[in-house]
Amino acid sequence: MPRICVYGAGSIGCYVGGRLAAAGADVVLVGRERVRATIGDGGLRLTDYLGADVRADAPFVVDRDGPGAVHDADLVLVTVKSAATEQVAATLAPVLRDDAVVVSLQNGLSNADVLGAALPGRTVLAGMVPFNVVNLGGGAFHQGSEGAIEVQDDAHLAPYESAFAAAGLPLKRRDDMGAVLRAKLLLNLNNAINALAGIPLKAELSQRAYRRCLALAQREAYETFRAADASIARVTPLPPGLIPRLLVMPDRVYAAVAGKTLAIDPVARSSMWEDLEAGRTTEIDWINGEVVRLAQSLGRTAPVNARLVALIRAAEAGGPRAWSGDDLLADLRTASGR
Ligand SMILES: NC(=O)C1=CN([C@@H]2O[C@H](COP(=O)(O)OP(=O)(O)OC[C@H]3O[C@@H](n4cnc5c(N)ncnc54)[C@H](OP(=O)(O)O)[C@@H]3O)[C@@H](O)[C@H]2O)C=CC1
Ligand SMILES: CC(C)(CO)C(=O)C(=O)O
Repeated sequence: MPRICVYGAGSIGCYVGGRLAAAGADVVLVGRERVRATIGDGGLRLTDYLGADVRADAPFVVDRDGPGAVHDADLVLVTVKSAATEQVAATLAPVLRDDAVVVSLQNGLSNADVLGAALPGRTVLAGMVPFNVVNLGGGAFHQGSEGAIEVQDDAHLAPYESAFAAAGLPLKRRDDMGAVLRAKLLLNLNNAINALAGIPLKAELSQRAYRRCLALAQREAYETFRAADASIARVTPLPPGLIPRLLVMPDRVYAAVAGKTLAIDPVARSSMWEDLEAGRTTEIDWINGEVVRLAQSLGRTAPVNARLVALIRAAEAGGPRAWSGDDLLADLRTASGR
């Protein structure tokens, strides 16, 4: 049976690794002592918005012993936040087998490239996790929204597909992962807004003022990608260019459409909210920051996303984290000059 190593076991890593282990896969989790301590002896409990409730008991290796766990891995799933990717790549390089397959299950546009550059000769694939996972504490991780994991199409995935399918996480192969990651980045522009709102995703997205903030950020990013001739895949029922039009609709129209197209439960929150809550630096540079840098490289500006970067930086330093929708919208409109 192939051995799967999850490197950076937090919300996504414990959930995906735990679901694989619960379905009988040979999984080892590598992560922080703090995470291992919260799991304790009780093992993992994985639940989802459809009512799944499974338990798993995968070995958890703390990071200082991580390289040893990688040595005999056939597949490594990288699930650290983007800031840690370079360091993880450097850790993997001397210990990873030549025939091992590495899949980045991270947000942002650059993580698989960073891993690939540090791991020459290895198969390194970009992945995209569309659903939300919240760490409920005590080893419990909850998938609060829908979607299938998408991965760069590659024959080396074949030996692992049955394990993911058995775990209830079938892989969707794509031959346009750059465009998929850009589409996911458009959705992740909400991470900053959700983190600044300080409320669950469902509650935030049910308020038009927050959705208008997201529409401003998405339109700006969409235009920036278009100006760069960078395609954007369709990863949601609605094409990416139409999402801002839905977002600005009155609450009851949005609720009626979103209710049919996006299953999301009341506890789901963005990973950026989790970072602020835990006092960690966020992935803002890898999400809204990507838009700002791309715009600059084209001689353009992206003032809404630049402002969201600044507000998250301020929140990381202890600044406001309970913005009302109206206040945030007014602030972003001022920044955009519109
Ligand atoms: N949570 C979600 O709902 C979703 C998240 N994603 C993406 O998935 C990725 C993972 O997110 P998420 O699971 O939320 O992140 P978490 O912060 O919950 O988990 C990552 C874990 O990796 C640990 N870590 C960092 N560096 C190392 C290292 N060198 N060795 C071992 N462990 C390390 C972190 O510790 P420490 O905190 O000390 O750095 C943390 O415990 C991100 O790119 C995120 O954007 C995508 C879709 C949804
Ligand atoms: C699932 C989604 C879009 C929102 O929670 C996410 O990717 C994140 O939280 O980072």
